[in-house]
Amino acid sequence: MDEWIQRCSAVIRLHVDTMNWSLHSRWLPPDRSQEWMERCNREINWEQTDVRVYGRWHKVPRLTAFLAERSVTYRYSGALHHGTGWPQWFLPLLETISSQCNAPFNGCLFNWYRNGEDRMGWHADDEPEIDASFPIASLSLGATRDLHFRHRETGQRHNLPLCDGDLLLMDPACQSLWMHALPTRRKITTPRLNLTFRVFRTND
Ligand SMILES: O=C(O)CCC(=O)C(=O)O
Ligand SMILES: [Fe+2]
Repeated sequence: MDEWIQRCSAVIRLHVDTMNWSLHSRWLPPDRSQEWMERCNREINWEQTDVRVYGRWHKVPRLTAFLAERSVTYRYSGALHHGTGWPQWFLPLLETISSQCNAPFNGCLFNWYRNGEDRMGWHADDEPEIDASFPIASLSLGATRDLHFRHRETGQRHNLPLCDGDLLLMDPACQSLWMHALPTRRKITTPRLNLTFRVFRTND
């Protein structure tokens, strides 16, 4: 077994019961995370899609991409995305994360935040295409950015700084009970890449 996979399984899992997520700090060591960030930057066909907010069209304030099995279709940021199959170069990361999380991930959404101006607004990943019996795994690479959580009913808030190599597991209740957002951080000048691995319902 690869040495870094062994290290992952040894990582302490910090689980906070009253929140619906758990964080594996520095799950990926810096040399691996830099390699994956460079590989994704190079191999992926990045897009800046348009989204309609209150009747007006805007550019999404980040770059995005979607990789998935062919059986998957997913509507996000106002457009329908079809899986075209996993590229070979991505399989080692996909397989490690799937076995670590014990989930049959069949799609991954990529968000590239070019600097601290790029952001993501309040939302939950609760679209009907997502199979809510599995967690969503979120891997962060590059610059540290804050992920904010807000409880839908109590308004309780948490700030979770996500560092290079961190693996965040969002339990299904994280989407039904909480909203999350990634606010701007104007002093940050370096990029951050986030990958969210998801299980989608398919017709197969
Ligand atoms: O960049 C992040 O950490 C958040 C990404 C996210 O919420 C999403 O892809 O749905
Ligand atoms: Fe999200």
